[in-house]
Amino acid sequence: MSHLLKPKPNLLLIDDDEDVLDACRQLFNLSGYQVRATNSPQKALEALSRDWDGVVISDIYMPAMHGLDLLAAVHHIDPQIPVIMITGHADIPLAVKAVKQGAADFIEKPLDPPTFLALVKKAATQRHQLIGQRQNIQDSLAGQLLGSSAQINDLREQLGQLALTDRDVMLEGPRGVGRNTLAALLHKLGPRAEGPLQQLECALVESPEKLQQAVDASRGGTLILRELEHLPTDSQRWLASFLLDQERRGNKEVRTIAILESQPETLVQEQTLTPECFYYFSQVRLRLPALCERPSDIVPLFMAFLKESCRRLSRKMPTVENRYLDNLKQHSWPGNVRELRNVAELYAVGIVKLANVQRIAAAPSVKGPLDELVDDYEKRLIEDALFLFSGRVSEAADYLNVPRKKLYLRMKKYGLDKECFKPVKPGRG
Ligand SMILES: Nc1ncnc2c1ncn2[C@@H]1O[C@H](COP(=O)(O)OP(=O)(O)OP(=O)(O)O)[C@@H](O)[C@H]1O
Repeated sequence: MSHLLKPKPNLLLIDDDEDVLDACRQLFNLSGYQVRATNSPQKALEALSRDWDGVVISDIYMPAMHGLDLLAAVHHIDPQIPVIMITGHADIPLAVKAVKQGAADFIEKPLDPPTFLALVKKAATQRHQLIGQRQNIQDSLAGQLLGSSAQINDLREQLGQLALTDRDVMLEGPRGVGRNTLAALLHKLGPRAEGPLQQLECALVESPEKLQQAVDASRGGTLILRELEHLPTDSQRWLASFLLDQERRGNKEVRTIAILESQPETLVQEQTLTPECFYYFSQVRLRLPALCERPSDIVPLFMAFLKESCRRLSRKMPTVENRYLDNLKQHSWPGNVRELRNVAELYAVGIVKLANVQRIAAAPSVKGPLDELVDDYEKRLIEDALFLFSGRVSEAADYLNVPRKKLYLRMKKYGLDKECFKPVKPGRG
């Protein structure tokens, strides 16, 4: 039954010779293809798109457009659309050139139907698989990298292309913005998904030997280098030379994704990132913008996290007033998406953060002496900050704009232990 529903593979035939077009049209129609034949390369190009699931077959010599130019134009739309060139015997060197420039194959006139059919079938199958893979990747990205801002849409597009490759990537963005999430997605959706995924906290690496151990443990998979700028200089040099060597040998054992907190150019100027690592990783760069740079993501992300928390905690989805959503949009989100996720999680259990005006207004009456109320309020603010930054005292101190030492003293006063705020993260190495 299912074969009846299967769409016919598409073929786009381009030739200025009507007899060749007719013969090919007949051959492929009979073999179950959906054929579109034209003598106009321009019209043919208009029919193509990145999602087009089919094979282009083109004459190499046409008065309206040279076959090599057509090939370049098709690959401008999508470098992975298969193009098969039809060529005369005298044009073989040209056809070989076309293959070097990315044509899927070529076939010589007079056309031998079985050979021709086999060539086209192979290219059509590969294209169909690729389109399916791309669709799966886009579906996974849409479900796991949430957000509908132009920046996140662009990022999903770039990730969709990168996930199919094995390229090393430099990922830049502030903490809590989703850098690890994105790096892990690149691994999970890519060709190394079956291999190991290792994360290395670069600040904890004291020697190249320790780095080497992490590289060894990642062979066949991916190594995420968290905050590469904290890797000591000798280890950065070792890394750059290992990666270059791997590239030269053309035998990639480890894919690396380097995460940086600030702009790489600035880090080079500050001499925390070596030029060797900078140039190597500059080949593929991605930037995850801070949440405040993409305010249109705040509400959809909050609602998605709230829904997820309610489902996980088996709670009824609470109503959220527009006034509260406006508050969220006005907040600067120094802890980025992690902070937003924590706020949504608290909301799911009835604790409403970032609504101070309403919270004070809703307080029934002032109960204790002022000092106790102030202490109580201070304790709550410190708890919030520790919660937002998952128990990281230095970041909580920055957020509250107090010296770290002062925060420690206050935590002691209120009996707060940073360990209680650290989430259990599965899979972190
Ligand atoms: N676009 C997104 N869609 C869904 N969840 C997201 C998104 N961005 C971030 N998150 C969630 O936000 C939290 C923080 O993300 P993540 O750990 O990837 O941040 P990070 O930039 O690596 O920060 P850090 O280095 O401090 O861990 C995670 O719970 C993650 O699932």
